[in-house]
Amino acid sequence: MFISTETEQIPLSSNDVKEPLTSSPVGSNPDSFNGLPPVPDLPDSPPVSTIFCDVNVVPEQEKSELEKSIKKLEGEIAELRLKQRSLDEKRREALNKILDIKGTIRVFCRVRPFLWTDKIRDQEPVSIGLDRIVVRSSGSRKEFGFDKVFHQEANQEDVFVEVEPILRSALDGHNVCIFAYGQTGTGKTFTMDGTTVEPGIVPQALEEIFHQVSLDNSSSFTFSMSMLEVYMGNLRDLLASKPAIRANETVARCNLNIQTDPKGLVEIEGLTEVDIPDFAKARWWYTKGKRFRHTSWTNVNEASSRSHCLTRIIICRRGDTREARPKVSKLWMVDLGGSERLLKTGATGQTLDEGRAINLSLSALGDVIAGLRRKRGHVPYRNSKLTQILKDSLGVGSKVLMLVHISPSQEDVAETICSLSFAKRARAVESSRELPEDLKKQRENKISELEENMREAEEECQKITNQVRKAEFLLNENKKFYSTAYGIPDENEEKNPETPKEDVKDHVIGSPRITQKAIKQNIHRSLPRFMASTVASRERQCVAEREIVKRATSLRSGAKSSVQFSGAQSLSFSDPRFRAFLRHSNKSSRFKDTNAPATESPKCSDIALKTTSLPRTKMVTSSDPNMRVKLGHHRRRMSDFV
Ligand SMILES: Nc1ncnc2c1ncn2[C@@H]1O[C@H](COP(=O)(O)OP(=O)(O)OP(=O)(O)O)[C@@H](O)[C@H]1O
Repeated sequence: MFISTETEQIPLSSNDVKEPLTSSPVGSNPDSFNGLPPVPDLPDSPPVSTIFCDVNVVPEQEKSELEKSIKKLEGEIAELRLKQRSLDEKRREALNKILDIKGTIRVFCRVRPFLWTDKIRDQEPVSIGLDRIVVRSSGSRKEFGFDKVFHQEANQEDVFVEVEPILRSALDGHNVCIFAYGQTGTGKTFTMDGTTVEPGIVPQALEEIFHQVSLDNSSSFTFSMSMLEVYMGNLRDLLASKPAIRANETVARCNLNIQTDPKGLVEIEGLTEVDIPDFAKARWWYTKGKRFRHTSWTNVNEASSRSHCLTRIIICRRGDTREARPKVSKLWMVDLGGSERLLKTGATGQTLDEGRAINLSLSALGDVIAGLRRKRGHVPYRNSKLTQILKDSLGVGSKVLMLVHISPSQEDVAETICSLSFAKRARAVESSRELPEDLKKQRENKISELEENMREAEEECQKITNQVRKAEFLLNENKKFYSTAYGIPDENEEKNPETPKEDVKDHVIGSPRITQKAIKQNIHRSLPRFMASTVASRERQCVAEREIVKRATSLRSGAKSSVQFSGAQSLSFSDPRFRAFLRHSNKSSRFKDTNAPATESPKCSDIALKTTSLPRTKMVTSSDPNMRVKLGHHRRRMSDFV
């Protein structure tokens, strides 16, 4: 088949015509997309346009068809995005309702396994149920209810799974506060921070938020991070470029001011806030901040935290370009200092003072929680720095998760009862917690229904996300095609020259060959006639290329380090054109050799031997180290023939 141009006829194969440039409608491709599961069509989703490169249409018609298709794709993307937003809204609403029904202050309990330091390990005073703990002590039996209890064998994953929904809530725009509370040495730091092998809630949460936002292309997020320590009633910035290390420095240099604006939003004056664009950066800052936390040895824990350590992530979500202001929420993750009986820890001097300060602020936290429980009247936030900082993340509209830690040991039973009583008070903030059985059943049914709604919305949203990605890819390709073919600059290309598309190209059915050819044709058509190549000029070009090949092949056999061409043409080792040629010709000779009859191989061996037997100085004339690597590589490949 032939396509007519003004000057000549260009042969096209039958494959070259009427082949779609783009894929079939988005969503109908059964292959996986970008490593994601297959994307079935939504029943009501509009098909995304396809563009055909029809050689019979005159260029003007082709251009207007292409323009129409681009417009159509843009419209379809806008429509898909609208759907995506409404589904995301549905999911958020469902999650929020679930958390409200479950209680805005949720309390979990984690029982630490026995450690080698525990003196008595056989008399377990603590019996563990799914959501209950029974403690027996001096003939009495006390029962405590929780939203969830983690037994001694529970691992960090088990805990994190239960924390995840509240993290989603933070991404949805709610202030969230996650506390680890408990006696010294019961595993608060282990739960919040963990180890390299078993990361705790904070590192896992940092990873999870970046994972979640990578799945959500309906909103854009930015995150910033701060870390501070409430030490002896003062605030210490853990991410400051030069954090104060000694206690006296702390008082002098690190007593940051807490400000509350008329709307009740809390800000800490002068606190370092770093941008965290990705998980790697977030983890780097977190590791940095942790290093400056105060710890010291006590009778109970050899690396006891002597302060409350607070990690704050500020989440800025911009869901829709129409939204004037982004939604800002705070995620606090707090490793509280250990509640302790000062006599038991053997603390003296400064360690004793630290213990007293911790106990005072924990008791202030208890009072705030009790104030919230009353629902009316005064809530004493001002009694400690800890509660002042957390004021806007503990009250109405925010979600709180408290993880109470206890020891399984008989010798800690008194502290265990204290910690569990504290948790019971916190849990009772939700007055409707202890419900009659039938109401409980109703509540559970409602939660299951909402969870189902949430899952459905999430699945639909994911499908649409995939469709949007595909449509955007197609749109991008069409725009590029348009700009190349008609010489109109592509806005996207200019704004973002490195638009990533590798990951999706396998899923586009259109043939790249037709694209290239069509582009060539269009470029050819768009050139003024006197600039178009003629049969004679193309032949001259072929002769020149053959000459380059001949000369370079003789060079490869070791004769010269640079090749002189006629006129001004000269290729040396440092010339990228020549390096590219070497790579190409090397590849093709290698390919030829493997398929050639056995008699031809000695010839290749000769070349290789000659080349490798040359002195090294002659082999690499370039001073560029990259060049050396490439030529070394080249040599190795040639020696493969030996
Ligand atoms: N669930 C657990 N699994 C394994 N080891 C644990 C667990 N919980 C705590 N530990 C170990 O117990 C010891 C004390 O834990 P950790 O330092 O986390 O206690 P803490 O409550 O933070 O103490 P403090 O209040 O004094 O800082 C550590 O050696 C820790 O590795």
